[in-house]
Amino acid sequence: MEYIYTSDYQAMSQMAARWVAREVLRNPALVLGLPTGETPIGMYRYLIRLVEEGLISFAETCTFNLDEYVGLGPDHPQSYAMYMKAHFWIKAGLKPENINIPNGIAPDLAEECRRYDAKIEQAGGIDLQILGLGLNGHIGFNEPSHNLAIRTHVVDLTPETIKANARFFSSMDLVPRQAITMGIGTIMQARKILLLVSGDNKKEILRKAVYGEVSTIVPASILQLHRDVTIITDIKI
Ligand SMILES: N[C@@H]1[C@@H](O)[C@H](O)[C@@H](COP(=O)(O)O)O[C@@H]1O
Repeated sequence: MEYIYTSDYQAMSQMAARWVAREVLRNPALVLGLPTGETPIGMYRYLIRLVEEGLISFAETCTFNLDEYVGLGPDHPQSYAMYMKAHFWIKAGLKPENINIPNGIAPDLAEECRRYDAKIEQAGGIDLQILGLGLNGHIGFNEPSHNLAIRTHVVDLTPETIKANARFFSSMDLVPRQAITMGIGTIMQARKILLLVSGDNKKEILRKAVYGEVSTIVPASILQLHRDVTIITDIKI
């Protein structure tokens, strides 16, 4: 694991954007795995700036989002599809046919998971997967558990994650209890992984993920087994 420490959130975001830009310059047809959450917003903003300055282009890039809430359609304000439209997809200049995210309102969710995996496979797998870190150590929505699913699946969110997600909803009752997420296998098969972590409230969980035992109880600890992980963070551990 390569650990890049930056002084604060802005520096982390800028460093992450440059790091991703370098990968896109090397391979404009990159298959890019994308996260949501608060952490990557700054990186998305810097990446869009690089696009606007004509320094990089996502015109040939294909993207796969990590996850989506079950029950929220792409036009729901709190859906991850809406988040991506607001923060990245449109201004980054991605072609609509190159954008992928699980459909949280698919009539047959198991079939939707299979379709998503097949699409990732068809694209040749993920070249670069960008990840955030949940407060309980989840990546994507792979929650702490005794067993981790390998492929895209429907997951019951833990009370801790539901509580953490509540900040984006007007009432606790509206917070989705389930999500569709890429599995740990798909994430681990990405050729490169970039993990972004910000804020001292994640210090303990980051320490466990990086130095702790590899355990399904801290899903991010599995990343210790991947051969090409870079962590960009403003947390000194
Ligand atoms: N499913 C997402 C994760 O992909 C994200 O990494 C995590 C951390 O979010 P934040 O960056 O807001 O702390 O939140 C959600 O649960």
